[in-house]
Amino acid sequence: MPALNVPVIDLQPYFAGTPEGKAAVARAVGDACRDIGFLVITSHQIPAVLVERVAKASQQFFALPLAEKRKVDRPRIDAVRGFSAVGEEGLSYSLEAVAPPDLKESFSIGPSNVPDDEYHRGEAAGPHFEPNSWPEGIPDFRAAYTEYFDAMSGLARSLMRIFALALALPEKFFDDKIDEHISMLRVLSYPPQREAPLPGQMRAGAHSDYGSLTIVLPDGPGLQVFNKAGQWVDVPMVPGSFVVNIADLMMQWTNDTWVSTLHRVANPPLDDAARNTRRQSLVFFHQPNYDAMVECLPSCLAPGEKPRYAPISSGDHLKSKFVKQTTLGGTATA
Ligand SMILES: O=C(O)CCC(=O)C(=O)O
Ligand SMILES: [Fe+2]
Repeated sequence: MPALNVPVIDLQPYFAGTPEGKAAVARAVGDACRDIGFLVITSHQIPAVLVERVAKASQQFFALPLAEKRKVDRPRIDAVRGFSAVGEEGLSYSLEAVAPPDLKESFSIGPSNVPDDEYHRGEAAGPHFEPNSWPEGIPDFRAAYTEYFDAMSGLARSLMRIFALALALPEKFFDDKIDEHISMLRVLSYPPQREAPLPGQMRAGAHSDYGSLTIVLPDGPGLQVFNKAGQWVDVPMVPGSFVVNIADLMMQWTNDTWVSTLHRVANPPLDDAARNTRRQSLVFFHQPNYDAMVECLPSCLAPGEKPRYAPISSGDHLKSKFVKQTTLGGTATA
């Protein structure tokens, strides 16, 4: 029987570095990825002050007048950079369902300090190293965002090492596939809901994420996960933790052994206090190097079984998600 709730896993024994500690964490994480695709992590080594700086700079940004935020508007559909306003995106578009747009706005960045060479700037790089745009007038914004992006890159690498152990691979198996990762940091602001949402409208509609893994820091409840029993369950709110989920590319890499699970952000309850509450979450979408090949991992294939998917590069996998969204008239997000 798979676990039906999102487990809380302490990473301390992994970072302590004993073989037994690492193996125990890898076992717990592997079980979570197989059963529900979500886990909450503690002892992750990300300083609380850094989190607070990003949260504060983001609050200042989202409090700006719309015209000011529009100055750093997202440039193109395939370049997830800058600001997207409420009503411009619907996550459930990616599931081919037509639903009203999500009740959220966002600001996104990709990698910074990108070298000016062929790998990063040539045609093959596509939009993956698109420059970031930065709002003016919020002193710590750029520094906080870039430092947080780097901190998340480090945590994602540790998580990928734990994944490797959980998948009976050498611990550093994924290292050279994520050393030029094309991840995205996206801060989401869900405004207070003073008016009732449209039928079917949510803070974020049901969707799965695209890449290898996502690291989420919500500042309040609402995130729900669709478990294997077909129930929506709340992700536990644990102070000082992060929520981690695996995403579509990892599911494909593991030949569907691990699950990229549907999730959504529910509307606040209808009482006045909750309706007046703004929600903010920091979301890091980890995506391997654009040329990393995603092909069935050896430990995910039982004897006599065939891989379910043809090999595909991380960049092409991501592109396929955007193409799907644009044909539906929605805009790509997660
Ligand atoms: O805001 C959250 O808690 C999660 C948002 C999310 O799932 C996403 O943007 O992909
Ligand atoms: Fe998501």
